[in-house]
Amino acid sequence: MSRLGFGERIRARILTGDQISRSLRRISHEILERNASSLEDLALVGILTRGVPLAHRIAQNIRRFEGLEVPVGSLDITLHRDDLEGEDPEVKGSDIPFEVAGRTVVMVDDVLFTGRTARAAMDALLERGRPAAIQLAVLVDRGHRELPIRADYVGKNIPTSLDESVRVGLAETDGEDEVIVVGG
Ligand SMILES: O=P(O)(O)OC[C@H]1O[C@H](OP(=O)(O)OP(=O)(O)O)[C@H](O)[C@@H]1O
Ligand SMILES: O=c1cc[nH]c(=O)[nH]1
Repeated sequence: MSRLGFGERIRARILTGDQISRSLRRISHEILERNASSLEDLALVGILTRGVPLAHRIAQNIRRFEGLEVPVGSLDITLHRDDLEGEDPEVKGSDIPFEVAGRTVVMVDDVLFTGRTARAAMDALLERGRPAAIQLAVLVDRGHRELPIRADYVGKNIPTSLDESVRVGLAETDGEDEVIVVGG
């Protein structure tokens, strides 16, 4: 994965492709266990960018484990960000091909950091209806929350310092599965 910025170096390799797959399988089982009494109401929503392929992989696992088709959508949170002042951001658009009202919607993202993206995602979702419940699944929780948000399903907790950044590479978006920590 060649996503290093100028002057950045890899400080740690956190997850290999196999470990990412294993984490996603465990999260998929946990989602099934936790929602066992209402599986027919379950839906997954990936937060752009890398939450979307992760949501599809979880749906694929659930299909394999339970023979259950869980609908998958994608959420563009750009217009709900709380730091947009003066910016003219690129909006890719959400695609939620199911009724949100009454569903248990599991939001999926690659990294949970300050929690501001998850907050914006809830905002974007609630605009579309009143879900029965919203849950959050992330591949990596790196800490440093700025809002009272926690994930229901976590692939790996990675203690980081604020001068570090967690980079998730996925085959679908980056050509390769890998999680690394980079820093100056
Ligand atoms: O908890 P937070 O502090 O909000 O950080 C987490 C978010 O940051 C990254 O997204 P980024 O804004 O880099 O967009 P991208 O996924 O499209 O690269 C990551 O994919 C999470 O969505
Ligand atoms: O380290 C970080 C922080 C936010 N989002 C990421 O993808 N990595």
